Amino acid sequence: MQGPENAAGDGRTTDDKATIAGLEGLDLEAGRLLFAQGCEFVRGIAKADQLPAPATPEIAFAGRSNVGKSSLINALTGRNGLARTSNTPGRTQEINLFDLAVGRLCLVDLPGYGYAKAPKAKVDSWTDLVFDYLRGRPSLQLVCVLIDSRHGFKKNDREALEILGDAAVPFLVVLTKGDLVGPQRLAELTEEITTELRRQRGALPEPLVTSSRKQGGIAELRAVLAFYALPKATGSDR
Ligand SMILES: Nc1nc2c(ncn2[C@@H]2O[C@H](COP(=O)(O)OP(=O)(O)OP(=O)(O)O)[C@@H](O)[C@H]2O)c(=O)[nH]1
Ligand SMILES: [Mg+2]
Repeated sequence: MQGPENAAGDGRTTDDKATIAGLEGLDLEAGRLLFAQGCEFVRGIAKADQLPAPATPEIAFAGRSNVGKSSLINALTGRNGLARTSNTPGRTQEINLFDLAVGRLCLVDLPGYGYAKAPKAKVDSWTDLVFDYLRGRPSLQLVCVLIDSRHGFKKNDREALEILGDAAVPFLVVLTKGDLVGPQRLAELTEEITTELRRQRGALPEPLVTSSRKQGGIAELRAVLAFYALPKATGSDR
């Protein structure tokens, strides 16, 4: 059941489950304007040494295969099919770079780590590619670490978070597919993850609950990403 559209008029409905405690004061309008400037696929990278010289600030989307990374990029940009998605885990096999708002931000769709419907050697090589990227990319500003709301943290999520911690790369935990679970499960998972992360790393924002299918949390995530974008080259939109 969908509720009426919310007061912000951003297409979300009042029964969306987006919360982002610890990140109050988000500028939703800045996020909307940034993403209204369009997004284009730049290229796919199969090996870390093919990455372009670091220039534009990068925001990466990391997570297990099938967690919804590519779908989230499509929901953020409002372009179904910009990033290729599939029911079959292992769809994204390269590091795909997307130019947002003509050079203001680069969105990075990563292959999934962990389980995928592909030979183990292939999955291992994607995982190495992703972990090398997360460890050593100077232009990387923030990693959205996606966790499936149905499954919670798994071993390789913890491994990825450890790499980010060691490399001092900021991250935001994003729960995906919030439309597939009830509010109680979302509240429990949020509490569980927040407690685990804060025990290890001190003050951190709570996970952001999203649904690419129902647009939950998308306006909030756009606003978070706008914080990292380069200023607009000509004129002003803020
Ligand atoms: N119900 C629901 N399904 C979703 C949502 N986001 C993604 N999916 C579905 O989950 C499946 C995987 O989505 P992808 O975006 O391809 O996942 P991915 O993390 O990019 O997967 P890989 O590229 O294989 O690592 C697809 O069938 C999507 O339609 C969501 O918010 N709600
Ligand atoms: Mg993908």
